[in-house]
Amino acid sequence: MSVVQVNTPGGNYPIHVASGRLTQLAQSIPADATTIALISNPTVFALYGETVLNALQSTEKKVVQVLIPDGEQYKNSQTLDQIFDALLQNRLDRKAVIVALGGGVVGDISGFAAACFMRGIRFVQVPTTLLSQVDSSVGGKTAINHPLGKNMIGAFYQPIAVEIDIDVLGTLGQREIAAGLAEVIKYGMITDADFLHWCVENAAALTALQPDVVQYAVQRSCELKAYVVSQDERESGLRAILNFGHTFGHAIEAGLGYGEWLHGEAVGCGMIMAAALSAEVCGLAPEHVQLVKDLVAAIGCPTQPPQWEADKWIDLMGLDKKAEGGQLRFVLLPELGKSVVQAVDVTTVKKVLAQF
Ligand SMILES: NC(=O)c1ccc[n+]([C@@H]2O[C@H](COP(=O)([O-])OP(=O)(O)OC[C@H]3O[C@@H](n4cnc5c(N)ncnc54)[C@H](O)[C@@H]3O)[C@@H](O)[C@H]2O)c1
Ligand SMILES: O=C(O)C(=O)C[C@@H](O)[C@H](O)[C@H](O)COP(=O)(O)O
Ligand SMILES: [Zn+2]
Repeated sequence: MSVVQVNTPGGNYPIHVASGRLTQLAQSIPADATTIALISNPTVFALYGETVLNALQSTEKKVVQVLIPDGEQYKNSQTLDQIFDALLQNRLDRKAVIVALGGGVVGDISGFAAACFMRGIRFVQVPTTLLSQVDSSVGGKTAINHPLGKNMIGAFYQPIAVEIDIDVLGTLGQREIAAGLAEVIKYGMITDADFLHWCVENAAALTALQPDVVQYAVQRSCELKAYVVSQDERESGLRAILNFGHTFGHAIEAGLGYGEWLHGEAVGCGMIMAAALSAEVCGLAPEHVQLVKDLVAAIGCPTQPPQWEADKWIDLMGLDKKAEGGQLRFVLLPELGKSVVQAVDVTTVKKVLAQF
């Protein structure tokens, strides 16, 4: 097992990464917990619910099951209300603990429910997609979507533990694997050129989920994300680099309708667009723009964005959380493994959009 530590003003907690970790979940339930609310969706619960319920039995605590509908289109206020209804109907109190079993959708909405319920109860992330293991379960960004923009309603709220069982990745579809790999290669592009080149060399093994390669990719991604969020929990500066590819990516998700493309697919394509913008604005070399495009293609994400008028892109991206005073701000790569966040004028953005 590997352990990565996250230390933030909002809480310190371990990320445990291991094969078979689901069976050890009881270790993360505090002794004073009154009840466990196990939040999942029908797809994940059918696969891993029994294992998790068995693992939690040794805590001798009451477990309340809350199943929410599967899909990005349900990461919204109606589903959040459904969770609150279940917590209240079952008389959960402030010492209850939420266990979020699922991908990023379950993790983000459960974390936000934990942040809001009685003004905050403890929660444990049990991520079951590659994307949620390498990214969404770590760092405490919790949220729901608004029809106008991604993750617009949310809170920074840290879990008390992240429990990663890499065995569960075996039941993922190829699209979900590709989506998770998009966030993996993102870390290499923004902070660690050596890791990026390792991803290039191991692209085939990553898409095939070769166990030792996946274990390393998950661990390294968690280390890199833990480092960034430990420096800047609430995105007052450095943390924004984790948003590379997301200004374009979130526009794709909201513009196509949530769930049409997976988040990681949109981010993969968005990173190609952000690399092209980096070439225009801060001199990323053309061969490195090509490397980004080739790697996104190699992991199986789309490389061609929706064919929209430039004004639609600008309108959608105007609701990005990094925008300030009406000015769009992007994460850009001056070189591979290094990133900056800067404002870019609309004319330059439109010039790059025209390349696609
Ligand atoms: N909080 C953050 O820092 C952060 C970071 C990145 C992404 N996100 C959010 O995460 C969400 C995307 O997460 P995702 O890609 O995990 O999507 P998801 O949660 O929708 O999961 C994708 C699909 O995989 C299924 N699934 C989950 N685990 C499975 C398993 N082990 N085997 C088979 N099927 C399984 C799910 O039921 C779903 O159908 C987006 O809402 C995105 O905004 C948040
Ligand atoms: O943790 C972060 O910070 C990130 O930006 C990670 C992203 O991969 C993730 O998609 C995040 O939810 C996006 O944040 P948002 O603030 O742009 O909604
Ligand atoms: Zn993301």
